[in-house]
Amino acid sequence: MEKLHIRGNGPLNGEIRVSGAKNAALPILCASLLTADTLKLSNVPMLRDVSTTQKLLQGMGARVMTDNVHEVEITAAGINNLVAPYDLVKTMRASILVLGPTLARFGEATVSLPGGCAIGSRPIEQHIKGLVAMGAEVSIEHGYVKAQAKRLRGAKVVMDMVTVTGTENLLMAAVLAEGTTVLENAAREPEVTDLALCLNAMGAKISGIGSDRLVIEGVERLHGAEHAVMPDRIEAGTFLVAAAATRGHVVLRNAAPKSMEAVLDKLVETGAVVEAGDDWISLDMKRRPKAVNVRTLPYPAFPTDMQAQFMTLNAIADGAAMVTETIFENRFMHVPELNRMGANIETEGNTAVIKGVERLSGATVMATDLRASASLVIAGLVADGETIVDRIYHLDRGYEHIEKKLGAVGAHIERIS
Ligand SMILES: CC(=O)N[C@H]1[C@@H](OP(=O)(O)OP(=O)(O)OC[C@H]2O[C@@H](n3ccc(=O)[nH]c3=O)[C@H](O)[C@@H]2O)O[C@H](CO)[C@@H](O)[C@@H]1O
Ligand SMILES: C=C(OP(=O)(O)O)C(=O)O
Repeated sequence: MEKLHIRGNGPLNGEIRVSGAKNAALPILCASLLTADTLKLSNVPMLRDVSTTQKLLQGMGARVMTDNVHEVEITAAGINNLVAPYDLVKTMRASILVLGPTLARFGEATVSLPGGCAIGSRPIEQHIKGLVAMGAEVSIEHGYVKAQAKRLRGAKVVMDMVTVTGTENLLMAAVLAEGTTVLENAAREPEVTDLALCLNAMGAKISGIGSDRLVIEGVERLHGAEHAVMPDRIEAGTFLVAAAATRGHVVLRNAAPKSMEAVLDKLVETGAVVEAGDDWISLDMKRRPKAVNVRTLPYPAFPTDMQAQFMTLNAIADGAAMVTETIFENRFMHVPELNRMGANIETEGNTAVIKGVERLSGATVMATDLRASASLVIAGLVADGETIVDRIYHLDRGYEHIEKKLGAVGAHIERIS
């Protein structure tokens, strides 16, 4: 099994190109199921979750062409299987995103229930509630959710909580429904916006994009389109935290600073000098970071997917801070591992109290989810001695060649077997 070997060594310096966003690419790849024409995508990150989605679409009969340099063309003309099997769904919860588009175009879809994962129980009752409101018959059988509807009807759906993939599934269902759908309390995450823009380029009629009230006028059919996936704000944030923790100076290219204001503001609070243009961000950290309180909430507030990375930053910061996780009930799996590296973190319910220490010490660590793994990589960059991060298949789900990108700005990091 592959691992990352890291030797803590001084500041990161240089430029990094940010990849396309995993959480935008996955729903957009699934949106290809809504038309028999070709969807041409660029800036697609080459990640394990992207190849899993491609496998899922191919298994349903779609033709997927990829040049492995971030361009992918999908043609869902020959769909002959409306089932998303357990084997694939268990490796990637986002597989649930085929439910809405498959049902909308083919009148039927069967998707393995994703179940929980390391960070929480992650139910999907809001996805189902919305589809039922649009006239679908939904049953749960043998671990699969099975939905049927000759043609979905527009409906008003008020979501009980902000759910990102729930909003995306219902958006993709509604674009081919008969009549108008209104999604209230919709997620405003930039990745939802990117999906909506791609759907409109395919001929959908969605308004209210970027707000928590999406209005979708259903159309008979969608057509092919070209779309560039937005830059990954979580990958970008991870590199900025790594630069701040090592007291370095990095410039990110192909970034989307407008989508990450809460994170940039927090970095400024730590004492970093942050500058940004339309598609670049620079961060210069000349001092020991100051501890900052963090509370995760839906967009535009601070994202849960950056919580673990900021925990590491606080672990070596000047002062004490509180980190509160309000989105997922079990997203502190990195804490015991950071403490093994010498951090001083105590948790009580959904709050962690972190007292900054002068230094961490390298150790063999492992994480059970993606961003927890990223937080351990950052810890390894600032720790004395050697750190080995085990189980990096989690990292490979969401970071494209993280060791190459960090290596290029001066980190001593390599992939070993
Ligand atoms: C592929 C993708 O885009 N993943 C992102 C997406 O996950 P995902 O879309 O799965 O997360 P949600 O926004 O749905 O989850 C938010 C909260 O709502 C709960 N919930 C959700 C749906 C539902 O029907 N019932 C319910 O109770 C969840 O358990 C969680 O506590 O948004 C999360 C929150 O920003 C991010 O951390 C993930 O990186
Ligand atoms: C939680 C994440 O992803 P997923 O929803 O795919 O598990 C993440 O990207 O941090």
